[in-house]
Amino acid sequence: MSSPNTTGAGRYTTVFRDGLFDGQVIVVTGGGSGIGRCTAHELCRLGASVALIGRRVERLEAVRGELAVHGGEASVHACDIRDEDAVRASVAAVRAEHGRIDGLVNNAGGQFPAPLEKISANGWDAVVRTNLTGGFLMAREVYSQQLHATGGSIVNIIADIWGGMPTMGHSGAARAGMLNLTETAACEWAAAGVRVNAVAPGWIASSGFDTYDEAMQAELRRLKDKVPLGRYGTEAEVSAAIVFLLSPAAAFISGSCVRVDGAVPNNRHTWNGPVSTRSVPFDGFPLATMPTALREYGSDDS
Ligand SMILES: CCCCCCCCCCC/C=C/C(=O)SCCNC(=O)CCNC(=O)[C@H](O)C(C)(C)COP(=O)(O)OP(=O)(O)OC[C@H]1O[C@@H](n2cnc3c(N)ncnc32)[C@H](O)[C@@H]1OP(=O)(O)O
Ligand SMILES: NC(=O)C1=CN([C@@H]2O[C@H](COP(=O)(O)OP(=O)(O)OC[C@H]3O[C@@H](n4cnc5c(N)ncnc54)[C@H](OP(=O)(O)O)[C@@H]3O)[C@@H](O)[C@H]2O)C=CC1
Repeated sequence: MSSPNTTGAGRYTTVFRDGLFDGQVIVVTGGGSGIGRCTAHELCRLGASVALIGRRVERLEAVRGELAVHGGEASVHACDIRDEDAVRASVAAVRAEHGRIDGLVNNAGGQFPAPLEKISANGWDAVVRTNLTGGFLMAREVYSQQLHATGGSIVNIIADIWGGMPTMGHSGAARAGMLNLTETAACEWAAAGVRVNAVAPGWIASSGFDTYDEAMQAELRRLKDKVPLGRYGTEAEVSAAIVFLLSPAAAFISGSCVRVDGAVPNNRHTWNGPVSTRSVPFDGFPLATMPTALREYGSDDS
């Protein structure tokens, strides 16, 4: 890494050195917006070619156009990562077009806010398939079609799941699965020279926030005050962590997760929802079943 590199008017500003990814091909899912788009810009700035994957081709094409302004090379692949055949075909298309794949940024994802009791089975499936199954399919295909033979690096984008993900329980469960998958793949694929890591963004002011309604936006504004570092994160701050993990600087890092969250999980006071109003006191164990050592602290301390 070096000092910020800003050469070239309007080019992406990066702290990494020129040419770090020269000749490499990196697949970025969700590359048509937000964190994925930002990561694609930074990788191209550093010499990589990128393959952009997402459902809405017009957004992918727009990013391809932006990258081309500064000489960045990108291909576009319309694909729902929940569709196994489409994932298989898209990865094959990337190889056909670029001749190789060196890395995967498993970034596509999202969810809708809802309390657990309001989530239908279909809603649960839609989110779990988006944030767990889709990421697995992408990783499996990139590994099987390319990385098993050449080595490479995979970065899975998850979320701040520590202590649960209230109002987004389906996503929290899926992302926790993705973290565990990261740890398993780091072991199983190490012998092939493949590193697998995760990045867990906290509250990042990205285009993703625009997908939420005004009530949720208001909630997010309130939550900003709960961030020890005092602000939302930026797309570029997540991209920098992703690029670091893809780079040789992380050559001995695998099965890890980098949190990019301003220390929110260390605050432990983010739950502003209702708390119990039913004060049901604990009656204590019947003394007969309590271990001898604890009997003197029995339930009735009057
Ligand atoms: C309110 C207080 C909150 C406080 C806590 C705040 C914490 C903030 C943390 C923020 C961190 C995360 C940020 C981000 O991830 S940014 C990225 C955001 N981008 C997205 O989320 C966009 C991607 N989302 C989607 O593509 C879709 O929402 C999704 C994949 C989840 C579903 O898409 P799909 O097209 O497959 O879904 P269908 O329309 O076919 O529906 C399938 C079933 O899902 C139910 N569903 C879908 N949307 C909703 C909804 N908004 N509310 C309730 N249910 C929903 C739908 O009804 C279907 O089920 P049924 O058949 O049973 O009806
Ligand atoms: N912003 C934040 O605060 C946080 C974000 N994250 C996660 O980071 C990642 C990037 O989010 P962000 O950039 O903020 O949000 P965006 O909503 O801008 O990005 C999500 C991207 O994923 C793509 N995508 C969603 N579902 C699918 C699918 N089934 N198949 C293919 N592509 C899909 C979308 O494109 P399209 O709809 O065209 O398919 C879109 O480009 C997501 O996984 C998000 O959940 C995690 C924690 C916090």
